[in-house]
Order: sequence, then C-alpha cells, then structure tokens
Amino acid sequence: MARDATVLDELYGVIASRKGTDPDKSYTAKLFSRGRGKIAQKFGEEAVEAVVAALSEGKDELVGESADTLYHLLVLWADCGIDPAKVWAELDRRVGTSGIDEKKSRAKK
Ligand SMILES: N=c1c2ncn([C@@H]3O[C@H](COP(=O)(O)OP(=O)(O)OP(=O)(O)O)[C@@H](O)[C@H]3O)c2ncn1[C@@H]1O[C@H](COP(=O)(O)O)[C@@H](O)[C@H]1O
Repeated sequence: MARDATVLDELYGVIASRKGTDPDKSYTAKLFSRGRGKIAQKFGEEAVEAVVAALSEGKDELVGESADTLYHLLVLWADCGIDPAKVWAELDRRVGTSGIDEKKSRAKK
C-alpha cells in the first residue's frame, strides 16, 4: 500500500507553485532562476552542513540542517520534474528487502 509524506508533499506543492514567479519575492523562485547547477550545488552544501552538524554540533543543529537539506532536495526534484510520489513508491518497493541482501544480489550481476 502506498504511504505518503504529507509535510514533504505539501512543501513540494508550494515549491512547484513558485516556478516562473518573481525571484525578488521568493527564495525558491530565485533558486529556479539560477538554474539546476546552482540548485544542485545548494543541495550538496546543505547535505555537507548536515554531516558537520552530526559530527561536531548538536541535535538541534542537525534538525535544522536536515530541514534545509530536504527543502533543497525538493527544489531539485521540482526542477528535474521528479514527482515525489515516484520516490515514495521506490522506498515502498524496497520495504522488506535488507540492504545487505540487495547489495549481495548486485554483486552477482
Ligand atoms: N523550507 C524552506 C527553506 N529552508 C531553507 N530555506 C532558505 O534557504 C536559504 C539558504 O541560505 P544560504 O545563505 O545558504 O543561501 P543563499 O542565500 O542562496 O546564498 P548563496 O550560497 O546562493 O550565496 C535561506 O534563505 C533559507 O531561508 C528555505 N526557504 C524556503 N523554505 C520553504 O519554502 C516556502 C516558500 O519559500 P519562498 O519561495 O521563499 O516563498 C517557505 O514558506 C518554506 O516553507
């Protein structure tokens, strides 16, 4: 059965609605206007900041950096035309398959 991720789905809707709007009025619109390379770069930077928070800062910092990372990932999906439902479906498909077993099956191919 398909599950959802309501907060992320709602945020994705807001992000998608910013396409083509005024970059001076919306940070998301500004990101779209700067192009996929910039969006991908920002996602990478936020992910690294989450790593730093996990390794040398506190839980509150990790929560904040995680939210930044997820927001920028959703902007990247929107720019690439990825519907979050596709990602949720892929996660659902993997439920019950151990990562260790999956890696072994890849090694045989
Ligand atoms: N969740 C977020 C969110 N998380 C982080 N950010 C912004 O991401 C930016 C990251 O700051 P940085 O200094 O790293 O980036 P930068 O200013 O682009 O600097 P450069 O590296 O590009 O020079 C900040 O401006 C944050 O406010 C977000 N901006 C928006 N959202 C959500 O998106 C919705 C729509 O936002 P707007 O498009 O701005 O209306 C908001 O209501 C929120 O729900």
